[in-house]
Amino acid sequence: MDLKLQNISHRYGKMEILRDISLDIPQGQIVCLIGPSGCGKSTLLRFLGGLERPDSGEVLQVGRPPADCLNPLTYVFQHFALLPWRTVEGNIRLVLEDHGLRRSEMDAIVSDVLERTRLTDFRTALPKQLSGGMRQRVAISRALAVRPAVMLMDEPLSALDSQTRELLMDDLISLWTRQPFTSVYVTHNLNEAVRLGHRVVVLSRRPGRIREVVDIDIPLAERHLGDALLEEKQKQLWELMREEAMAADKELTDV
Ligand SMILES: Nc1ncnc2c1ncn2[C@@H]1O[C@H](COP(=O)(O)OP(=O)(O)OP(=O)(O)O)[C@@H](O)[C@H]1O
Repeated sequence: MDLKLQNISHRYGKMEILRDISLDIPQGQIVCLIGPSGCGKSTLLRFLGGLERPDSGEVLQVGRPPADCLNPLTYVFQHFALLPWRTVEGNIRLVLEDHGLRRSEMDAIVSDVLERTRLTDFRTALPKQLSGGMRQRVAISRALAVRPAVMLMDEPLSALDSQTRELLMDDLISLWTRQPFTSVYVTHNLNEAVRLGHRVVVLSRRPGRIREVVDIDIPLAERHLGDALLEEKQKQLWELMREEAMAADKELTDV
């Protein structure tokens, strides 16, 4: 299933947030959204997930979600939102309840996602016994368990220290390489965007408009820390972001 944004515009009260955003999110790709603070990235993600509706424009789902999909659009947030009294396995089971699955089906899904996120040995641990990186792996595992058509990820690694972030990026790359998933991934971190994005969408300062779409054709598994081509892409993104950030800063000081 592809997602399509068509001419999305939105205001909150008098404040214009997004202006005429059109964008395709093709199945099997990770599309990163970057842009200055307050330009409407999270708002766009909420529109994609159907949590809110834009004033104008449309979010279209093109094609069908996978046959075994339990929840087509699933979020992963910066804060992991795990239930502290449930084990790792219990937190994953939570999203599978009320779908009428047989016990054996549920067990198979839980084992599969635990294995894919390398959490099998922590099945019975409670969230408080886990590091931040592992808690976020549980949250990713829980998102994968419903076999979403699209994962909507809002700064999923930003609460983690830089080493843990590197490890989680490697995890996401190997997860995608083994079984490609579709994601819209909001981040402030340009390194994350060039490591994970097949396509990076740069939004302008508020009202957010599409400033540029940068495609990165290097296969995810071949993107390594310090890679010259990636550094070049990151520099290109920074130039675009810097112009927007400087203009936003100037607007504020002119007020
Ligand atoms: N429900 C709401 N009601 C009123 N204003 C809102 C609402 N949600 C967001 N805003 C405002 O809309 C603007 C865009 O917010 P949004 O969180 O989408 O931006 P963002 O690009 O994700 O920001 P950041 O990078 O800082 O997370 C901000 O000025 C925010 O204060």
